[in-house]
Amino acid sequence: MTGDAASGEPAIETHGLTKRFGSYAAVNGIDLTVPRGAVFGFLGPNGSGKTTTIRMLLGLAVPTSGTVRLLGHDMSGDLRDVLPRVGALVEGPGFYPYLSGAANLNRLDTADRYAPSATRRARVDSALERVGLGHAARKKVHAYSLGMKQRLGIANALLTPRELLVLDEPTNGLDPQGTREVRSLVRSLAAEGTTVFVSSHLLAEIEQICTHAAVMSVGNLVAQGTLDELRRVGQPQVRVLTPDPDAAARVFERLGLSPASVDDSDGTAAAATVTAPLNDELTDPDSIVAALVSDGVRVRGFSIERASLEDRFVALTGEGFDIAQ
Ligand SMILES: Nc1ncnc2c1ncn2[C@@H]1O[C@H](COP(=O)(O)OP(=O)(O)OP(=O)(O)O)[C@@H](O)[C@H]1O
Repeated sequence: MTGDAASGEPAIETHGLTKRFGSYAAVNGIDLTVPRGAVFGFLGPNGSGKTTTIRMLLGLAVPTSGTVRLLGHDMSGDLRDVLPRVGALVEGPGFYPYLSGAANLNRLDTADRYAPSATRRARVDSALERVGLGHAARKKVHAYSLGMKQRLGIANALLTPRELLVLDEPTNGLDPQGTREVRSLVRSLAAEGTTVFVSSHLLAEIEQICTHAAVMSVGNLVAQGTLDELRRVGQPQVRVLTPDPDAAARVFERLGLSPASVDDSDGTAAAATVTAPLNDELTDPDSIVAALVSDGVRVRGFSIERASLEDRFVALTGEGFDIAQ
């Protein structure tokens, strides 16, 4: 920690951040705020602009317009203060397959002009230990599994102490074991106080490791907040199971719960489900049931349901998410 005056500022803050390729806005005026200490999931389907955003955050691509502040520093200014405090894994570093993990990290550390050479050996060893590759330090990288290579990439990002880690799709292409290894590493880094910004197209991943998330859809930031806030945004639905769906729909409409929709798709005609969005005044469930019953509607099931995070994200992006583990 540098303890500078800016440490109260968000770890990442962008305003109107835009990247155009010709007339196409790959990233379209996004305002992103990543609080310190968060594990922040950057979620969106393939091609939604995540990597382009990450490249701008790290100074690897120049924004067409807008601003980026990392750890309280403007990225259009002097990067010497901020870059050493940020570790990144973007599109995987190039490793030499016939060098060992340790030799690869030595090379990469030598190329880092901010890294002190006197402590190199100790830092390489401790980064390898940190990601659970101590035992494989002298093994050639071509003998590493994909999960081990990915952890080596994260070890590279941890060669010097970091306040912020930016990981672009760190579990992409990993088997379940490799995925678990990377997730548990992210959790333990976060537990030590590192802010982690991690992109993914996997909702399950974000739900399992993140405290916060933002959702990208075709270059636009369509939602951000804590996972609880994102879940709450979904409007609750009132649902009744009844053999009298038309009468139930009329009661819903009268109570201002509209539009009511009837789903009798199971075709048994024994009962249908009628749903409607619960209105803002939060009609009390008891009075809805009482109104149904007093109109002679036979109520066989009643519930108030919130959209799942998955429903929310599908609604926001207009696309299905891969929910594989
Ligand atoms: N250098 C470039 N020139 C032209 N178009 C680009 C360039 N880089 C990215 N794009 C386009 O910008 C859009 C966003 O790409 P980006 O890689 O940022 O998305 P992503 O969300 O990271 O997706 P993925 O997970 O597939 O990498 C895509 O339509 C892509 O084709």
